[in-house]
Amino acid sequence: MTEKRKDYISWDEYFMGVAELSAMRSKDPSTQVGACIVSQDNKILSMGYNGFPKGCSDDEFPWGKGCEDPYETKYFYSTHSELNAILNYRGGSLEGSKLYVTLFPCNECAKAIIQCGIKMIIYADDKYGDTPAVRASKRMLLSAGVELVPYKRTGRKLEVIV
Ligand SMILES: O=c1[nH]c(=O)n([C@H]2C[C@H](O)[C@@H](COP(=O)(O)O)O2)cc1CO
Ligand SMILES: [Zn+2]
Repeated sequence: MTEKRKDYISWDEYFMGVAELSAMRSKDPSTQVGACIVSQDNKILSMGYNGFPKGCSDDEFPWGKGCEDPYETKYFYSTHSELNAILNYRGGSLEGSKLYVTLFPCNECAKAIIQCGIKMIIYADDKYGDTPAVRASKRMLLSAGVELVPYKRTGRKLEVIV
């Protein structure tokens, strides 16, 4: 064996794979989102998925979305994957980093992304792209000079046995 392996995963597959794996930790019955923050030299700095804040039980707080009373829906309580990834980072500055995320960030996450210095977003899905929240998000991110890169799935299936 004198040559290196050829079928190793790319950086993009690696980081989006970590974001996808993080999403698998989400308890949200309808949408699971994962995020992975990476330094400019390709080191993973943080990860996150959508869920309730520490101390707010997954079994006691509501996961519903259709209920008329917003107090009884998940929207008041769930922390988005991107915000969790930002808040999970305890190492200092995220200035100049990249965010791999399975779903395009909303307007609230966009504010945190801009303010913490993330400079590039690589996103896999944009299913809420037509909503005012995501349109407002793109408006802010573009204005702040954050690069928005749609992730091109390679179609490679990664199997992990745990
Ligand atoms: O960027 C996002 N990041 C993120 O983590 N989320 C979370 C919040 C909710 O738990 C879930 C969205 O739920 P639903 O698709 O049922 O409305 O995804 C939602 C967005 C929306 O763009
Ligand atoms: Zn968000």
